[in-house]
Amino acid sequence: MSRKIAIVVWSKTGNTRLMSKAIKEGAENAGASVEVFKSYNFGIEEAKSYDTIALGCPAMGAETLEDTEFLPMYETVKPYLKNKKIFLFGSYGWGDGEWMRAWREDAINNGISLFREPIIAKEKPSDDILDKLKSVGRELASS
Ligand SMILES: Cc1cc2nc3c(=O)[nH]c(=O)nc-3n(C[C@H](O)[C@H](O)[C@H](O)COP(=O)(O)O)c2cc1C
Repeated sequence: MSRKIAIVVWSKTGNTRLMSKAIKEGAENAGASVEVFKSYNFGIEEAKSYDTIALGCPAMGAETLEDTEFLPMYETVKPYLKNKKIFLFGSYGWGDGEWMRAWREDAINNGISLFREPIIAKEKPSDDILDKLKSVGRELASS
């Protein structure tokens, strides 16, 4: 049976969404079945039913995750993300990626083992980053 992958993404201006599309493409090309969720459609039941989950959110607020939809979803499902293949990604603007360092640390402190280091893009992802994300998609698809 092909691997089932969930990609949960919040994106205001489309940059993080472009990143999610590259992951999806890579994973589907490697034979996985991929479902993309907006953050408000992803809850505990969905988290329980996927063992491979990519989470994408840009830097918002002051170096934080978006806090009306994405952060509440993440806090709700966080206890259910242990012992799974988890990948974090997102786009940022004027900062230096601090939001992702904080997110990564929070995940690790909560017992979530990240399948590989997060990938971040400054504003619109470059072709190089999109290629890396396609490779991640392929890696996520393989067991
Ligand atoms: C309200 C708001 C807050 C933001 N806060 C940050 C920030 O703290 N640090 C940063 O590097 N970029 C920040 N940005 C820039 C976005 O992270 C950046 O434009 C990103 O590419 C948006 O991703 P998206 O197209 O997926 O929505 C902020 C943008 C907005 C609209």
